Amino acid sequence: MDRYKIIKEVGDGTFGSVWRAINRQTCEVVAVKKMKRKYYSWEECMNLREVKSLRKMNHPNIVKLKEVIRENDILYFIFEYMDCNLYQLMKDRCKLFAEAEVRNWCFQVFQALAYMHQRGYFHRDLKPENLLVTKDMIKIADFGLAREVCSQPPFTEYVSTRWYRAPEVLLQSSVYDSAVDMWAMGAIMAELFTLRPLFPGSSEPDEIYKICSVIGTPTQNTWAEGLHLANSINYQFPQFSSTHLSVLIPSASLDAINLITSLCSWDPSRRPTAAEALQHPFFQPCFFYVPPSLRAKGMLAPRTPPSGSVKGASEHKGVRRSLGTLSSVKPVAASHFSSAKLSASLNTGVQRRLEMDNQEVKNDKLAKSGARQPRYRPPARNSSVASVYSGGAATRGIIENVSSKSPHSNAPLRQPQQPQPQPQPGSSSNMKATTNTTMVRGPMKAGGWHHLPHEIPTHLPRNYVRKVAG
Ligand SMILES: Nc1ncnc2c1ncn2[C@@H]1O[C@H](COP(=O)(O)OP(=O)(O)OP(=O)(O)O)[C@@H](O)[C@H]1O
Repeated sequence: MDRYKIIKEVGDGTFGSVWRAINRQTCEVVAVKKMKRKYYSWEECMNLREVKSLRKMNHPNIVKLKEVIRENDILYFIFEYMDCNLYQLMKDRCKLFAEAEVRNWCFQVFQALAYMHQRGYFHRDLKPENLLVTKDMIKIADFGLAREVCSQPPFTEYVSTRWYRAPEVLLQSSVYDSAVDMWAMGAIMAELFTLRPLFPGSSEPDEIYKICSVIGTPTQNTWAEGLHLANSINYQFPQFSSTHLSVLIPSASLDAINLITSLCSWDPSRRPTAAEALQHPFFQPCFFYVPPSLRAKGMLAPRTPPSGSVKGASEHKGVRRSLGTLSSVKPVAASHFSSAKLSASLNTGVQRRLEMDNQEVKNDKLAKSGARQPRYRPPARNSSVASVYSGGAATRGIIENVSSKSPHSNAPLRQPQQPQPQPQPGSSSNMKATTNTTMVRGPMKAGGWHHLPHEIPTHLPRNYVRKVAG
């Protein structure tokens, strides 16, 4: 490690701390990820998912692993350096991002996902903290949980940060696939528009509760397999009708709303693949975009570039739209945009696993009656943003507990009781998501449903930390 001069810490994750450093020989700025646990052999290191998956990936929107160093049983990953992550960009913002900026980022991430899914990998822990940004470029990082699509289910270990966790994972399906990344992208895309998480559950049951309160309770029509999964663990969904996402994301265009709606489909098989998402009309301005590196000298800039630069982008001035007009627009099903335009080269070829494991899970019954619940409203990431939405109660921020539990809590999914949303403006600016690595997903323990209280405290510390795992 003598070749690297460590400058400063830029991140502290579950598995490692990340440092900005300079290669003394080449003067190149790099990110050094120092793993927290010790590694006593090279074989052990080479078996790490992060190494195995990243070594196979070479894409402009996937952060490059340059080198792996083991010294004194400590493992270091040397990555290309990126300026910041998406969460850092969002947390201190007062103004919303321009839609072109959101489009540009999402287009790049979907390209990386299409590449990766096509090669048989899915990430499983997409969240704003794992999307790294330098100027206009965005790259997927942290492949610690990446898994080969063809690896054999059941997948039993912990997967993904709660707020971005797909419902099939929450309901303990042991067979899931790249569609979990698409769900996460729907939640991230929505958050890029509003600067607040779409489904900020304070526990696993609360996560499902939040999802139901936004996209409505699943039915035989929308996700028969989900009802089956819920049944097999004695879970009863709270009863909600769906809200048109334009109500919750008033600054987004109808194309954006339509794409987010498809991505956040209960049924994994109804979510578009990454290749299909790239063909969505939301990305139409990107179809004509020629990356600067490919532009011939003297060539005119594309008429509709995907975005301005991160710093110089124009902002949305008027973020509210007429809800009357928007709510009358029906979302178009994913299949309506996906089929015709798919190019063979973009097709991921990822097989969706529709057959679900009917493993018997012996739980105590939990089912409380599914009476209509008060609709959940997502919290603001910071108070100044909440004020942007101050025109209507339906979009005003509500801060809710996200820190009362340890991120390493092993609390199982259980029936949520009615939450008591408490307006707490201005207390969410120090949030940081972490990933729980200790939780082992497996059959429910008897009694696990009833006995843990559903905690929604009415008073929150001002500087609470965004702990969303577990
Ligand atoms: N290549 C990089 N360049 C700059 N910063 C980085 C880089 N890689 C990671 N970081 C920063 O460090 C943080 C933690 O990194 P990473 O997610 O890889 O660690 P982890 O231990 O796997 O975290 P997690 O708890 O999310 O699993 C990131 O959110 C990011 O802010």
